[in-house]
Amino acid sequence: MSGNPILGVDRLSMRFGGIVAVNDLTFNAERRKITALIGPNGAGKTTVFNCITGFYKPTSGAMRLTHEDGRAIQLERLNDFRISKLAKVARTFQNIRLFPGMTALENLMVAQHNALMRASGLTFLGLIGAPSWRNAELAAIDLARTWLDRVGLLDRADDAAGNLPYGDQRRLEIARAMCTQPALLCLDEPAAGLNARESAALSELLLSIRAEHGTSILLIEHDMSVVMQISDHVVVMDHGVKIAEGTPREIRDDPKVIAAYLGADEEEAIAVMESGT
Ligand SMILES: Nc1ncnc2c1ncn2[C@@H]1O[C@H](COP(=O)(O)OP(=O)(O)OP(=O)(O)O)[C@@H](O)[C@H]1O
Repeated sequence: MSGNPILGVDRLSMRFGGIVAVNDLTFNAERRKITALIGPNGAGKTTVFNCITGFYKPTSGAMRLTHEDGRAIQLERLNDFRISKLAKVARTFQNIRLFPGMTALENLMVAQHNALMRASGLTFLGLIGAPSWRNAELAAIDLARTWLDRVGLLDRADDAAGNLPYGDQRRLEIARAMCTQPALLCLDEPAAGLNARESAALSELLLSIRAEHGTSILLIEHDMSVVMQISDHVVVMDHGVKIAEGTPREIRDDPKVIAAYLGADEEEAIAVMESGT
């Protein structure tokens, strides 16, 4: 790792009554890299996302987002709205959360609500059709169309989001998040429900987002082909704790990781690895 983290998670814990969903978790996500957070069902991955994005207030611990100019923001002190606005953290959800009755283009315009509200002078400039407002609106439409094009949905711009095939809706969610021009893009199982061809296209899209926009990506994903192909760094959780981290290759060969996924003990896992199955 290069040592230029955009996100530093430090001793994060989250309890729900007697359940310790995340227990003393520490890791970094490097700038302009793809960091994957993996682990078996119930490991605590989505809870980590919910803490980073302000949906949950962590029981303890700190999460520092450092912008390119050195400005650091303690995420645990902010609510979700301010995390998205000030820290420029965007996310997608495990279950698609588009506005199904709005068109694909409208979904991407809604994502730019903050910028448009500012440009409208909190409505007044918009009402009188001031040039500054019209320019901002045109820029927002332009950005939305650029992202529709990037995810291959420009020809579906005027279709209701809810009528798009499942894989298209997943890509539209990513486009919507990118319209907020995030510094850190958090994706919760973006490949869920996709077929092999769609998963490969998703991998290409995420690699191009990293390369062309320099966006840092934090990814929860069960599809190991995607994780292995695109991740720069992988953090593995089990039962709320970090059990390993490293490159995809290091993780793939780590007996603790294999054991966690197989639900087997370490000896069994090594036997599985050595048998090459
Ligand atoms: N709001 C909540 N209230 C109570 N328990 C919760 C809550 N959210 C998560 N949990 C519990 O915390 C643990 C971790 O859940 P979490 O959803 O973070 O795991 P995960 O790794 O994302 O799982 P999956 O891969 O299945 O999505 C689970 O035992 C879950 O039941």
